[in-house]
Amino acid sequence: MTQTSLLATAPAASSTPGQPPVAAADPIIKSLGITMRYPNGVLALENATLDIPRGELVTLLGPSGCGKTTLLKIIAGLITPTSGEIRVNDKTVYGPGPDRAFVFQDFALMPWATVLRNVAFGLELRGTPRAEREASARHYIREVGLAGFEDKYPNELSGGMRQRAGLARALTVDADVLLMDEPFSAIDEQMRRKLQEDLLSLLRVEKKTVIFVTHSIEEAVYLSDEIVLLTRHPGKVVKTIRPGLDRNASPDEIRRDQRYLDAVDDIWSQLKQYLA
Ligand SMILES: Nc1ncnc2c1ncn2[C@@H]1O[C@H](COP(=O)(O)OP(=O)(O)OP(=O)(O)O)[C@@H](O)[C@H]1O
Repeated sequence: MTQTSLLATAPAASSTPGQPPVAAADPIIKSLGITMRYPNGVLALENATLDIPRGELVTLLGPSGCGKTTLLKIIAGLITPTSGEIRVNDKTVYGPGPDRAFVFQDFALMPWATVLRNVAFGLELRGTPRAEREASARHYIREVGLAGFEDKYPNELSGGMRQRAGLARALTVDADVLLMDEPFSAIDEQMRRKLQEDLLSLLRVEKKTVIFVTHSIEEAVYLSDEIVLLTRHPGKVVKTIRPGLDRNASPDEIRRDQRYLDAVDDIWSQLKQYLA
């Protein structure tokens, strides 16, 4: 499978706090000075300011506890920050909205419902008539490679298949932005690579903006147009990196590309300074 042009290829570049940031041409999301202190006193995020370019895949990368999930949930509108503001399409976020769909790490499928019902569930909540929502669900079930499994229950699926069902459910509600919280972390390495390739292929068709959380430097570099590095105690954005990989290359060529290897090394040397 070749990787073609969903994700605009950009020259390798980066920005660091303290230097003038290069503004995204058309940010769909702006995080403006987000600080989050949980009621137990933990300062999970401090002054997180960043732009998410429209139609790109942006990864939040950093060590455990640096606030990646917290930032994703704040963007989703699932939790309210202590201070700061999220703007989506220039509108302030006050809660969840149809413009954003969350893909959970643990798939969050309803065990008592079939794949078809699970995938159609977001539309069911919106009151979409059954025939219409099932037609849409069947379309996305095919797109994610699960055709033939419509009538199965989650416990009849592998972890990779459950994650595909979770992705199909997020696509079915037709949100502009997919928020993916470590979606592949519970899946074995071979299947994980396949899901990564399939996600990029899917995004070439679907043209979504994706914010993707991972611990994996390799996964971040392989998937991303832009990588936002966070460090912890408190969680802070320290740098953004654009790997600038050739998206027309095959997955194997990408992983052997010097720019891929350099970006992995660069990120590792940045992050290891912050590890205890
Ligand atoms: N509901 C909560 N109440 C109190 N503290 C919390 C809560 N959720 C997260 N935290 C704390 O906030 C900090 C950031 O957590 P968060 O889950 O956002 O980090 P993360 O980078 O996503 O971590 P991981 O990679 O391990 O999932 C951590 O110190 C965590 O213990």
